[in-house]
Amino acid sequence: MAAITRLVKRTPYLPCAARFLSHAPPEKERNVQWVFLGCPGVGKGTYASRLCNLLGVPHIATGDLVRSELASNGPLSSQLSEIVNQGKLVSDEIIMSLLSKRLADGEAKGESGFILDGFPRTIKQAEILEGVTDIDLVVNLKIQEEALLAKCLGRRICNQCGGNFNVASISIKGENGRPGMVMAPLLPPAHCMSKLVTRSDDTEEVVKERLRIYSEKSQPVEEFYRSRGKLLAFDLPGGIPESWPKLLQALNLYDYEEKQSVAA
Ligand SMILES: Nc1ncnc2c1ncn2[C@@H]1O[C@H](COP(=O)(O)OP(=O)(O)O)[C@@H](O)[C@H]1O
Repeated sequence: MAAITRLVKRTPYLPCAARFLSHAPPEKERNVQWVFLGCPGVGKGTYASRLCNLLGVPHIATGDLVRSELASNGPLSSQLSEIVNQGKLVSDEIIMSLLSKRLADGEAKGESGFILDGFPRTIKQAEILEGVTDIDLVVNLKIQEEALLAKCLGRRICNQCGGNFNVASISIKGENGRPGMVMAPLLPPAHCMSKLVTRSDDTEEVVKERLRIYSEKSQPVEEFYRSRGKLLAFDLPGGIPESWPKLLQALNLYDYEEKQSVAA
């Protein structure tokens, strides 16, 4: 934990959401320091990684850090595998140490700014983060609850290129004033088809436990940031084609994306 404190205090992380949100001129060069919150399956990884490409900042997903530690067969592997496969949270100490190491590696490579995905997930983690660096904005993604389980169960990863896909086809009827929602599957290209794998924690039983733990441990983190005026709640209206332009609008980044694609 001391490592992240030292590290983040030393790191000159750069421009902030305020610049994009208010179009205020940059005071000094500083990249965004954003957090993505949301239930398992909501699409944090998808939208965080798209925004990272757009803004030129690293996408740091603590779930990926945990999975790569697991795959390394290092000293923590068997302990982590048991926790993750039960849908429980890894201890704050282990997560802080994995995150601290990831930030230090990025710093050594000259990275600046970040979008954190899957962190913080407890009030303790949020307090530590708040104590060591200034988070500009916390995006809280929401979709209709009924879609979450299906989205998790439909997730597939290509074990060769690492691409993330989803085979679920979701259609929720609108009723009692609630809008309907349609989400088409996000299918892989033909060459990935035979290499698709499912995460070991994306089984029905484990996803249900992760959703339960989210509402117990992580939902309070939403309030933590809401009370600090940092929370931007965003209801995903459907799949990527419907949601991405609206998310850019909500972040005041719509023109920014157009300028980037013209410049490319
Ligand atoms: N910030 C965190 N604190 C504790 N455990 C975490 C954290 N981030 C990831 N994990 C562990 O890694 C698992 C996978 O995380 P992630 O890929 O973010 O899944 P999800 O789809 O549930 O959002 C979690 O169920 C948990 O065991």
